[in-house]
Amino acid sequence: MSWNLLPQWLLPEQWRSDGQKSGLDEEGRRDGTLEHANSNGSMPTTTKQEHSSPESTPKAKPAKAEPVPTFSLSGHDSDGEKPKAARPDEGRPMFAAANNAQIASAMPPPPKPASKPTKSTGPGLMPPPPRPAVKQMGPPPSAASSLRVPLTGPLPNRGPPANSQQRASSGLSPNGEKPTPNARGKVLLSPGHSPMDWAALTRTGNMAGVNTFQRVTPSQLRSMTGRKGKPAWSSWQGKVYNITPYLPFHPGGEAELMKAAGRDGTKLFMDVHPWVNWENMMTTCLVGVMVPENHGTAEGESSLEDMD
Ligand code: HEM
Repeated sequence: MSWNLLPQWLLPEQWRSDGQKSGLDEEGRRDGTLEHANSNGSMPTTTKQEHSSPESTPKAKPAKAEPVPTFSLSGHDSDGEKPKAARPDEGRPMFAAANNAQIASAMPPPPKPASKPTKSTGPGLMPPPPRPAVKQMGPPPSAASSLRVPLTGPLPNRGPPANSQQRASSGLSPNGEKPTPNARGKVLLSPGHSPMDWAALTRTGNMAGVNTFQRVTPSQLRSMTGRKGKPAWSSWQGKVYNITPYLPFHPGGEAELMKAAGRDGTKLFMDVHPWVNWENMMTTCLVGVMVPENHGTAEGESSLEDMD
């Protein structure tokens, strides 16, 4: 390799031709400082040049004030003059060069506009740049990208999950699927057994299953388990209800409700959903009231009406 090809200021000082030893290059850009390596060969440091005389210390000269290039959309000055071509870069916007590393890493350069302007573009206006490919525009794939609506193909299913209560109530439950409780313990209700359906049913009349208001003893309650052809009764704060008709409507499932059959369901009920209004929902299923075991049995009284 020939050292003549290197610029003088890159060469070690003893190799330079005489005119270059002062630390000035051809363009006189250096300001009297000289870079040299430390004795230990570490990073170069900058010091005042020692061998120049104080009188001849080169001073930095202010660079010639260049005219600030202007940028116009039409490519012409407002007064109609042709743009000057004194400097090759004159008239270009003062952006970093297109091959600048900063730009290259940030985004690709916009594609060149079409040679012919589109019809909608007025004279003197730049045509809009063509849309770059989708690949270049979007950010790298992330978790959020899965939330975007795909541009092609069918729309993703936005409906409630297959086993949700919402689908069950709207009659969308898939056929043959067993009711499965969700995180809160709710189950799939079969079509026609939504809370609204229950509300409608209770308006139709008495569902207690008895003709007269009953005095129910604890032993009698225990026998009403909903099995062996008997209805399921449950007591709530001293009142006895026939819960059989409500079983297929119970959002917590029949099995849960059956835990209260033949016994006092107050605690079970309050443990799960104290906000539910048992009395309101079960009014038409009211059988009677709880009485002590020996109440009226001696006289064979079993109905409150008999007391009148
Ligand atoms: C006649 C008595 C009962 C009625 C009227 C009733 C009514 C209801 C209602 C309306 C819901 C829906 C609650 C909601 O969406 O916030 C529900 C849910 C539920 N019920 Fe009952 N229930 C009764 C008895 C019981 C009993 C005795 C148990 C437990 C042994 C029980 C267990 C559940 C469970 C686990 C849920 C699902 C979880 C939840 O919604 O918080 N229920 N019940």
